[in-house]
Amino acid sequence: MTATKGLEGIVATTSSISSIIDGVLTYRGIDIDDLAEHASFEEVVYLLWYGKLPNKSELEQLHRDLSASSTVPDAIIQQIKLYPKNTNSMAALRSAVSALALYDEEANDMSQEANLRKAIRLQAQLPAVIAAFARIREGKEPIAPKANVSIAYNFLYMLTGKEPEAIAVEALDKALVLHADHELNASTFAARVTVATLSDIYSGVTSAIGALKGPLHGGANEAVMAMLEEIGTADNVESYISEKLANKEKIMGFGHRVYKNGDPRAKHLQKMSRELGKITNNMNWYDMSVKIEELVTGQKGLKPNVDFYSASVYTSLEIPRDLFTPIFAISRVSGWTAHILEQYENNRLIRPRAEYTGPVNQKYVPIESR
Ligand SMILES: CC(=O)SCCNC(=O)CCNC(=O)[C@H](O)C(C)(C)COP(=O)(O)OP(=O)(O)OC[C@H]1O[C@@H](n2cnc3c(N)ncnc32)[C@H](O)[C@@H]1OP(=O)(O)O
Ligand SMILES: O=C([O-])CC(=O)C(=O)O
Repeated sequence: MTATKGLEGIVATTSSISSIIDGVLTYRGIDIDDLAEHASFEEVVYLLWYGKLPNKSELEQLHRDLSASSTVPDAIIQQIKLYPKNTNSMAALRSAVSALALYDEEANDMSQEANLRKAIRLQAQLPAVIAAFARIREGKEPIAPKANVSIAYNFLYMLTGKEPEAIAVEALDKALVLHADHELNASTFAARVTVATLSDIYSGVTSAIGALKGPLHGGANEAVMAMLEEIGTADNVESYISEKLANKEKIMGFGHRVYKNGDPRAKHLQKMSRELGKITNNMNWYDMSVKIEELVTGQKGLKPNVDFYSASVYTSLEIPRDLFTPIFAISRVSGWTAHILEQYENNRLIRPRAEYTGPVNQKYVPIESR
């Protein structure tokens, strides 16, 4: 038995949800470029869950179902009020999502219908939980979700209490489309491992949030913004990046386990970053990002991943840095739940082996003799 470090190249399951073939990402066979250009996030959610694009009435029904499910139980709001104000936002999300199960009467109902209803509730409530957390820590009251608006609109509305600008809603909606699913990434794998024990959907999503939090995965978008802030202006980019690379330090937002010739989602976020920079009259983050890309790609051959330009996009939308990874979760919960449903449909316990590298032929030594 020989281990493959990080399971690189190991095909661990079959899935019909999303594919990465020759560097092209598809959701249910539709190219991400096509979806980024034309689809709303809700259409993508439907596509991931049901395997086809919704017709008009199916989409309207999904909007109604999401609206009807988006109010977070008051017990959760009361719990969030008890969280330390400076707690990590992903830790808060992970805790609140775990607690949501306590107030869902169907939490342990394993029927497919109940699981779909729970997927809708999770998709509808994650944005409300994050917005509530962001407001409560500032001493403000949470804002109830609006009916008949998109998830992107509602999130910005619940966060700020103001009607969001159309351009901000459009940008966030596109970012949600781009982050919705990604084959067997670490958080989706974590979700699938958890539910393959026949544990419940909340346990699967809680595991996934824990995995997404790390800076080698979803947490990279926040780390990218921390780096941009540390660098400050485009003039400082060259010395900063050269020093990091010389010290063999990682540049956040670059590299990918699967894509070696570039992440197809990055160009859409780059375009958005440029457009939002122009609209907000602040090209600093975009200009710095482009310069970083030139250097990192030039010197290391590494290309930006989905997390790199999303940092400047969210900053242009005036979203606090530590909500970037929770926003990733707002989107990816659609993919996690699609994968959980797929896992249940054709389940087998996920239990690989480990190559043992410890000592052999050891004997128990009584405690007095140690
Ligand atoms: C949504 C997402 O999860 S996208 C990924 C988000 N994560 C990041 O942006 C964090 C920065 N990137 C990385 O850490 C990595 O590229 C990962 C985790 C994404 C992929 O990791 P792996 O497939 O394990 O690649 P690995 O870390 O082995 O890198 C291979 C080589 O490229 C280097 N490398 C990889 N990424 C980077 C980077 N961002 N900056 C500098 N060097 C890098 C490694 O140091 C390694 O060099 P070596 O062969 O000289 O030791
Ligand atoms: O697939 C991965 O390893 C990470 C990634 O890009 C994602 O989850 O979107």
